[in-house]
Amino acid sequence: MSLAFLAERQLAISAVRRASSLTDSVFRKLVKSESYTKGDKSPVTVGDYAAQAVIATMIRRAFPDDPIVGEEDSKALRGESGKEMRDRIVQLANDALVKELGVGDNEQWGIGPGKELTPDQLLDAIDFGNHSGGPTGRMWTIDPIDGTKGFLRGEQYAVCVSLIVDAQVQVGVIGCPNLPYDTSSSDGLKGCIFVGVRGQGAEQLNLEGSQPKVITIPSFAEGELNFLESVEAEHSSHSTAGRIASLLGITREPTRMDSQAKYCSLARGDGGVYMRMPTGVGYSEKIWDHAPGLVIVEEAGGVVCDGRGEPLNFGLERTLGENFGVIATGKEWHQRVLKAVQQGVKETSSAQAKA
Ligand SMILES: Nc1ncnc2c1ncn2[C@@H]1O[C@H](COP(=O)(O)O)[C@@H](OP(=O)(O)O)[C@H]1O
Ligand SMILES: [Mg+2]
Ligand SMILES: [Mg+2]
Ligand SMILES: [Mg+2]
Repeated sequence: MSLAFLAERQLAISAVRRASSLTDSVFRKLVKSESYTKGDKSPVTVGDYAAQAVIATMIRRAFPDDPIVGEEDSKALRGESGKEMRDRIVQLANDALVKELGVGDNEQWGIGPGKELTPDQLLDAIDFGNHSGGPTGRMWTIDPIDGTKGFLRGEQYAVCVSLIVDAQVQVGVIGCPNLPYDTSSSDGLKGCIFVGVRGQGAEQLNLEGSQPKVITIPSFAEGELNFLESVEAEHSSHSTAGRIASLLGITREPTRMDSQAKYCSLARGDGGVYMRMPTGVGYSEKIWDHAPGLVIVEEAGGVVCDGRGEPLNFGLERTLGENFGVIATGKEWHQRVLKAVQQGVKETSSAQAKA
């Protein structure tokens, strides 16, 4: 295997494995006082904060000069009002950081029993994620729980980490604790990690760190294609996607799931197209919601662009700027899907203008 980004890949897998087992245990024990509604009305839980603290701590230890663009910040956790959540986050993060994952893993990253961090160190680690992004240099992204709404429903969510260098995503690692390891099997085994490294392909392993298995996007014949889309209609227009599906002659129902588990499902052939069409409320997509998924899909042989056919731009600070939705699909369907998207969007907007 090529050695480029080998340490970054290993670090991201170790951090995602630790954070995924943390979020999984939080789900099983989550009580009402452990989630909170942010200023933008979106939910956040002790799991989001603790997972970001773990991943950011590990990145900073291994790569002290690398900035981090993370979704969460520690504001709500400081002071007396944050005490209950803070105490729980400190306990969860330290448990995940001292856990023995495999021979030599703790030693490699300078963590382990006896090296627990103080509450202030962990809050500061969450805030390592305050970098504003930009077009040049190395930076990591962390979305500690992507699809928090799915997480709270007990459905799909993802723990997402990427490394971006000069606005190009080079490494992406995504943990999906609730995703079946193999959808064609009835063994009920859940929990996957997906890895993409630029120029080195895409792989899947399990949460215990099994031998990675190469994944690629298969060929889809007409009639076999289906859409992967958000559960939340406020995140992605279901009606525009429905119109585009009918233009492509797709009769299969869309598979709706939360989080970047959609990119991962596409990368291993569990769906033909990831479709995310804007809802018209002027929302700017965030880089941490797409960077790791993009490199996994591209390395599995797919193409990711916006609804105008433009590449996603990871060099515009914390958001994707003025981009118009996201389409991801295998190479052979890309042009046809893009044409249908453009026609579907035109029809939907002229119908809305008339109404
Ligand atoms: N109005 C909106 N339009 C598009 N995406 C939105 C949105 N509001 C929130 N999101 C993003 O959608 C992500 C979930 O994606 P999906 O719909 O594919 O499950 C959320 O990630 P978090 O759950 O990490 O906050 C959030 O960043
Ligand atoms: Mg969120
Ligand atoms: Mg997200
Ligand atoms: Mg999130």
